[in-house]
Amino acid sequence: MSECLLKIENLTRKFGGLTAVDSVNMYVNQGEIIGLIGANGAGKTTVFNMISGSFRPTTGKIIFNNIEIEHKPAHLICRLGVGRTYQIVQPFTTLTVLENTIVGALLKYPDVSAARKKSIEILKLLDMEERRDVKGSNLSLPELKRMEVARALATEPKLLLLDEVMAGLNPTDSAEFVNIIRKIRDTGVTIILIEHVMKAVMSLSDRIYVLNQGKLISEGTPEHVSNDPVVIESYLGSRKIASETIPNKEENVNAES
Ligand SMILES: Nc1ncnc2c1ncn2[C@@H]1O[C@H](COP(=O)(O)OP(=O)(O)OP(=O)(O)O)[C@@H](O)[C@H]1O
Repeated sequence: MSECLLKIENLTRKFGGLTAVDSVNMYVNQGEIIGLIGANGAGKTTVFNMISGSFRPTTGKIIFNNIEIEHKPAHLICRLGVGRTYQIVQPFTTLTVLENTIVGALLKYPDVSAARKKSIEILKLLDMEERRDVKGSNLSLPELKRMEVARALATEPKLLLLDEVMAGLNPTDSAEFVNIIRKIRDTGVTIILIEHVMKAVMSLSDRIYVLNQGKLISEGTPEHVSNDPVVIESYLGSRKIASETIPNKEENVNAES
């Protein structure tokens, strides 16, 4: 049986009178790809912010690799092995792709030449090596998204949190991203994916958690979740996915939700 890498217990985050995340329980096993879905404002990014240490939970526990991390600072959580991307990509526009990636790697490797070597390896994995000397300001959106993933991977995470990396991409670029995410998992990295591109989530995820107004309303395999009447009513119905077949894991995912 796979080892549990992340366990979230009764996680709650309030902002004033608003409970953005409400008593959420989740677990993620080593090597899994987990989907985290739900309508806008459901609390998904707030969960990521708590796992990565940007926000403290109001109550609840986050246990990563057998260590309680909910009160640890973000840089330490990163060193323990949690990497993340941000919904809004914020590259250093005057630095090249390689230099941007090295900035991520320096969090792990204090030595610049080791950070450079690691960064080149990662750019190869993400099919970005040919673009390594291009400045951030000259990248297309799909390239920016890949560079964002490269920066997160350069910290050598055991767990990678991907926040809407396919948002705004056309179907062909989304399909390529799906393949990249599989390649990353095949290197041994466990992944949690927030995504509104439903065909991609359904095809990639081993299991899915569904949030609605801060609460978990469903969890299980893509088949289970996409047939759950509660999920169809609160989220999937409006995204016209419930009646569609779930693509084969190896199939290209070429349709936006
Ligand atoms: N720093 C903050 N201060 C106050 N309210 C916040 C803060 N961050 C998030 N919220 C609120 O918490 C709720 C959950 O937001 P969150 O960004 O986690 O949702 P989400 O599921 O990621 O949405 P989306 O799909 O639109 O990114 C929203 O009502 C949001 O306005």
